[in-house]
Amino acid sequence: MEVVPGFTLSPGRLDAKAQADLLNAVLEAAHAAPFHRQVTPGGKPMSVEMTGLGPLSWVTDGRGYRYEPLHPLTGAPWPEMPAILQTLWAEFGDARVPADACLVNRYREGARMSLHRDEDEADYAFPVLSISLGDTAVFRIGGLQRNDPTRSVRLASGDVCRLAGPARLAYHGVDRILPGSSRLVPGGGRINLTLRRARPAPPLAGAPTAD
Ligand SMILES: O=C(O)CCC(=O)C(=O)O
Ligand SMILES: [Fe+2]
Repeated sequence: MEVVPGFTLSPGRLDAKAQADLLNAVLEAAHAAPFHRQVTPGGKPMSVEMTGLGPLSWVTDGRGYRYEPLHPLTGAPWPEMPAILQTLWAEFGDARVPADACLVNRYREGARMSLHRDEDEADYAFPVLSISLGDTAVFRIGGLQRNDPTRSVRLASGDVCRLAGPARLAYHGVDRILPGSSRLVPGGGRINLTLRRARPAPPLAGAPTAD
C-alpha cells in the first residue's frame, strides 16, 4: 500500500517463521559485530544501538556520516547478509544490482530516531528498504523539507517498507516504540534492518566500454 507517494508499506511480508529466522541470524551476527551506540558528528550518542551486515554499513562519529567496510569497534568486516535480505532486495529494491549495505538498528524502550533523510548513498535511484522485527514502531514520514507536514505510520514486526522515487529523500524518523507489542525479540524492543545500495551500480555486463 502506498502511504505517501513513493513510500510503500507491505504489512506482514515476513511470516512468523521468516521473522524468527531473520532475528536469529541478526542476533548470531551481533556476537561478532556487537550493537553499539554511535556518536553524531556533533558529539551526541544516539539512543538507537547499531551494527551492520554485508560489504558496508553506515557509521557516524566525530568525522561525520559515511559507509565503512569494517566494524568501528572490532575492526572486522561486517558479517554476511542472510540470503533472505537479497531476496527482499530483488523483490522490492533492484533485481539487477544487489544491496551492498544493511544497517541494523536496535531500539530498546525509550530509543528514538529523529527526523532525517537517508542521503549518504551514491545513487538515489536505488530505494531504501526497511524491515521491522519485534515491537511496533511509531514511524513518521514527511516531505523533502524538514518542516513539511508529516504522517505517523505504525510499523509492526514482519512489515517491509520502501522509500523510493519522490519519497527517497523524504524526512523520516521513529518517534517511539510500543514496548510489549511483540514477543519476538528476547528482552523486548525492536530491530530494524535497512537495506541499501550505498556504492554506485557496477557497469552493466555487456555494456560498451570506451577504449
Ligand atoms: O527504524 C526505522 O524504522 C527507520 C530507520 C532509519 O530511518 C534509518 O536507519 O535510516
Ligand atoms: Fe532513515
